Amino acid sequence: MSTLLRAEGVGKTYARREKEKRRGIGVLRDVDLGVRGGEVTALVGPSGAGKTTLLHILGLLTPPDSGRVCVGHGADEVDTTGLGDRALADLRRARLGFVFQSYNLLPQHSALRNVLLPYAGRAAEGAERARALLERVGLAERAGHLPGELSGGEQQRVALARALINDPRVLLADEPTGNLDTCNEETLLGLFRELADEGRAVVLVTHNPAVSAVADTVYRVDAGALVPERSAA
Ligand SMILES: Nc1ncnc2c1ncn2[C@@H]1O[C@H](COP(=O)(O)OP(=O)(O)OP(=O)(O)O)[C@@H](O)[C@H]1O
Repeated sequence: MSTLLRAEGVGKTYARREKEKRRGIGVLRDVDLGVRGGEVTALVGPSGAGKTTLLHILGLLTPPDSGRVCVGHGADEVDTTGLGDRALADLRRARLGFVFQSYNLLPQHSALRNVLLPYAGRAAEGAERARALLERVGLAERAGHLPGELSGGEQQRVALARALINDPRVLLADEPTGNLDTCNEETLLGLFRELADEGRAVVLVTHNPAVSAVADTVYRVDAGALVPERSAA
């Protein structure tokens, strides 16, 4: 399967680490990573190792200080270096789905409206699609509920449905099972597998061994570097 998202030589240091930057210590150093369609890739590693930072860079939410991120494959590939906010937002919306660790749902909108927020197509089709996605994540009955009326795990699944509304080739999710019981976790892991089997690249940041166990490829983020732990055959 083709590589759908690539990081090349990516480095990142936050401003408060200015002194460390001068000494060449960053959150991420010279990270190369390619994620392929058809595969689930897990990023594991200790707390504070830089997993979320890497996911945000891959999701075009945070620019790297060095290196580059390329989205797409072959003639469709876009090098995102130097793109403005508008172009990045368009690329994100068209090609990437992102599930935030803290879900980022809008509290005043129903689950259905939250799922529809990034939808770029026709409204009528969108509502149908959003309902189908809520059903896919097991929340068909909750479409009209506000986030505040849903459990943490349910909100997380609404966020997943929202990430899928534009049918992205790449899905990035930060601790997607963080709030789920074992039964919901199994369902969600099955769903990630299905999404990968549909040809998508699925990238999960996780502390959960059950999640890394179902991944095709596992990388450990440690001391700013990416160490392959298990590769797809
Ligand atoms: N916006 C920011 N400003 C300054 N420092 C930051 C910022 N975001 C993250 N950091 C720091 O960068 C390091 C890596 O953070 P990151 O959230 O990427 O780690 P993580 O591996 O995802 O951790 P966890 O597993 O606990 O979520 C941490 O030391 C964190 O404090």
